Amino acid sequence: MTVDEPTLVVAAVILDGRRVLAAQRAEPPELAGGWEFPGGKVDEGESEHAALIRECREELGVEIAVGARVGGEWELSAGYVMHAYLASLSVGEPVAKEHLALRWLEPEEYFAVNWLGADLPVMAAVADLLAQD
Ligand SMILES: Nc1nc2c([nH]c(=O)n2[C@H]2C[C@H](O)[C@@H](COP(=O)(O)OP(=O)(O)OP(=O)(O)O)O2)c(=O)[nH]1
Repeated sequence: MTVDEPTLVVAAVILDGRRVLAAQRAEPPELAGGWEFPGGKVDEGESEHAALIRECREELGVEIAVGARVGGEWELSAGYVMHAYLASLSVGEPVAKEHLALRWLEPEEYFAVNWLGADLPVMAAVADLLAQD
């Protein structure tokens, strides 16, 4: 019996000091309106770093520098897992090309948006990391 590998999604936790960039999904209908970290599926043969850079270009129109991984495997819906990475902007200001909206969250706002189920624990892990700095 073969077991299918889960589809890998990478997400960028873009920081500006202690501010965190959150993006509001436009689709599909069951996720629209929820907030997430920019990113997407890793293509066949593509590295996780390359996928993060490509997705941030496509979705936000920016170049990023990818930093440390946050946690391990974050479970999404069946068949999907997510790897999250800290990142910073190297060129440009984010524009919502595919999202409904973008928000820079100050520390007191980290939990003020309606994070998707998988993203809430990632935000909590990032909040812990940033509180230690
Ligand atoms: N990008 C992203 N996707 C997330 C997060 N949390 C979460 O549950 N997801 C889910 C939503 C989607 O079902 C899946 C990623 O799909 P996506 O639509 O962002 O990926 P993609 O850009 O490669 O999509 P596609 O156009 O090829 O379908 O993971 C998150 O923080 N970032």
